[in-house]
Parts: sequence; C-alpha cells; structure tokens
Amino acid sequence: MDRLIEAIEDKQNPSVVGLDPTEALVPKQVVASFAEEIAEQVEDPTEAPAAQLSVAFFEFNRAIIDAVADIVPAVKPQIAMYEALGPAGIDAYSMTCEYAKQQGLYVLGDVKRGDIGSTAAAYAHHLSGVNAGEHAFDPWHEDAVTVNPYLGTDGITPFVEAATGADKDIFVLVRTSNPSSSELQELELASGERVYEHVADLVEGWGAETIGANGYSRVGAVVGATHPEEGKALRARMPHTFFLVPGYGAQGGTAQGVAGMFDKDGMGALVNSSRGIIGAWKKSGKYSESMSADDALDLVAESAREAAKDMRDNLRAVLP
Ligand SMILES: O=C(O)c1cc(=O)[nH]c(=O)n1[C@@H]1O[C@H](COP(=O)(O)O)[C@@H](O)[C@H]1O
Repeated sequence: MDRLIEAIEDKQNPSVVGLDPTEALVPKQVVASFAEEIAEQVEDPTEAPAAQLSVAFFEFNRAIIDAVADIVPAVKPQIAMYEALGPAGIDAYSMTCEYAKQQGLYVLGDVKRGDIGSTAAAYAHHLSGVNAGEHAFDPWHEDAVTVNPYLGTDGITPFVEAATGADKDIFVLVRTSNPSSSELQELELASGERVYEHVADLVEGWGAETIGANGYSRVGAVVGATHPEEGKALRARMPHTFFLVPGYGAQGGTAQGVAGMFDKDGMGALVNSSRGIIGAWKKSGKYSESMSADDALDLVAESAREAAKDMRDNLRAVLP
C-alpha cells in the first residue's frame, strides 16, 4: 500500500477514477468511427459489434487517462464491463491497465474474485503473473485487485501471498455501497457484532503480517461511501487497513460523508467515482450527435478532467 500512499501524496488527491465503460457512456460517433477497420479485421462478421465496442472502450479510456493522469493517483477498471464483450473486451481491459500503468497510475483491477483455496490460487495470478518463475509475464498490469471474502481465510490467503510476492495489494469487500448490502452484512451474530464488523476484524488479521512503512497493510477493505457512520466506526476499528471507498457521486456518496473514513492525517482512504467522471460529458450540455468522433472524445476528456478536479477539491476541503 506504500506505493499507493506515495502516489496519493504526490497528487495530493485521495481519489480514483473508475473506468467502467458501457455502450451508453461512449459517444456513438466514437464507436462508429471504428466500423470499417473492424469489419476488415474480423473473420466472423457476428463478432464485429463486440470487437468495435471493445476498441471504442479502449480509445475512450485512453482519452480519459490522458486527461486525468496528472490529477489522480489511480484508476479502477471494472472488469465486468469488458467481460461483457467477450475476449475482445478482455483485451481492452488489459490494454487499459497497461496504458494506465505506463502513464504512472496505480491500477486497481476491480475483479471481485473469491473461491476455494486451489481456485483462488489460480485467480491470484492476476497479481503474480502467468507462469510464475523464470518465464513469468504479467498480462494484467494491475497493482491491486478486489476480492470477495465470503469463502473465508483459504479463499484469501493465495491473494495475500501473491500480493506480498509481487509488491501488490488486495481490497476485500467489507461494507459494500449497494442497497441490498444490509441483507447479509448487517446480520447480528451471537456475539452481538454485525457480520461486516466480523469481516472487518478478519481483514485486519489477514493483513497483519504485511504492514508497510506508512502503517497500512497490503490487505485493504472496501467500504461504501453510502455508509458514512459505519465507515467512520470501521476506520477506528481497522487502524492498519487502507479503505477503497466506492459509491461517491452516482450512488449518492459525498465528500462530507466519506471524511470520517480517513485517518487523522487525512490518509487511509481512496474514494472512487466511475460514472460521475467518465460520464460527465453527458451532463456538460456541449455534446451534439453531429460532432466528429475526435471532438466527442475531446469533450469526454475535458469533462472528465473537470469532474476529477471538482472531486479532488471537494475531498481536499473536508480533509485536514
Ligand atoms: O469494489 C468496488 O469497487 C465496489 C464495491 C462497492 O461496495 N460498491 C461499488 O460501487 N463498487 C464498484 O465501484 C464502482 C462504482 O461506480 P459508480 O457508481 O459509477 O461510481 C463500480 O465499478 C462498482 O462495481
């Protein structure tokens, strides 16, 4: 987590831009501009639409990354959006991660994996790379991944080991931002604790051997911006655990609401906004369908930059 913390200090900005593209979030003319090129490349024409959208996702992301790389420390590509397009989408995911890393950004792969130990060990290659050993290579280019703790310790240990070996991190779901999160996470245990509080204690334990120079372990926690009070209590309960805080903006989370999730030095949390940044162009009032693809991408980039700056300034205003 020390690399992430350095990047946050460098940019003086504890926020991360979520790269969650969908067809609705990419201007139509940008997608259309790849039609000919893709039609020539694919053997099976039924694959063309997914291939075209995948290329458009990458170019959309590249424009956004270029526009925010000097403002934010990190990006969080959400693999679901890319998986939805099949293998071409996965390529766009990996290319996005690689490009972001080349621009000096910390890349948090939102892959939310979780399974029995032997399978978790395979998923952990997201961090350790493929064919670990002499011929290892890293097709994913991620600095961290998100992990689901439902299977318990043996589903997490392979990720902690891989993260430790590769100087990377994981973020474990503790208190998620979504409306139904209470169905399981708020259940009361015989001890009187809530399920998410128990998970929080497990997460502190999973990270205990990996605490870095800044006092935070390699095992972070995901705590939704939509739960300000619980997030504040978790901050006190998890002194060595860095927080990823999604739910800002589109899901209703605010800078005031997340302020309590930071430590006394204004560190300890990274706040995510995806649609609020990458979809800002739609609310700019400047878009028109008759624009060229290049102009539309410029608008996407300029709007994302403004939204990222606003988010940074709003967070700075509530931090010490
Ligand atoms: O792990 C996450 O990042 C995550 C956890 C959570 O509790 N809530 C949550 O929204 N997320 C992710 O954060 C992003 C939020 O997107 P926006 O609501 O568009 O900002 C999506 O990629 C979600 O999958």
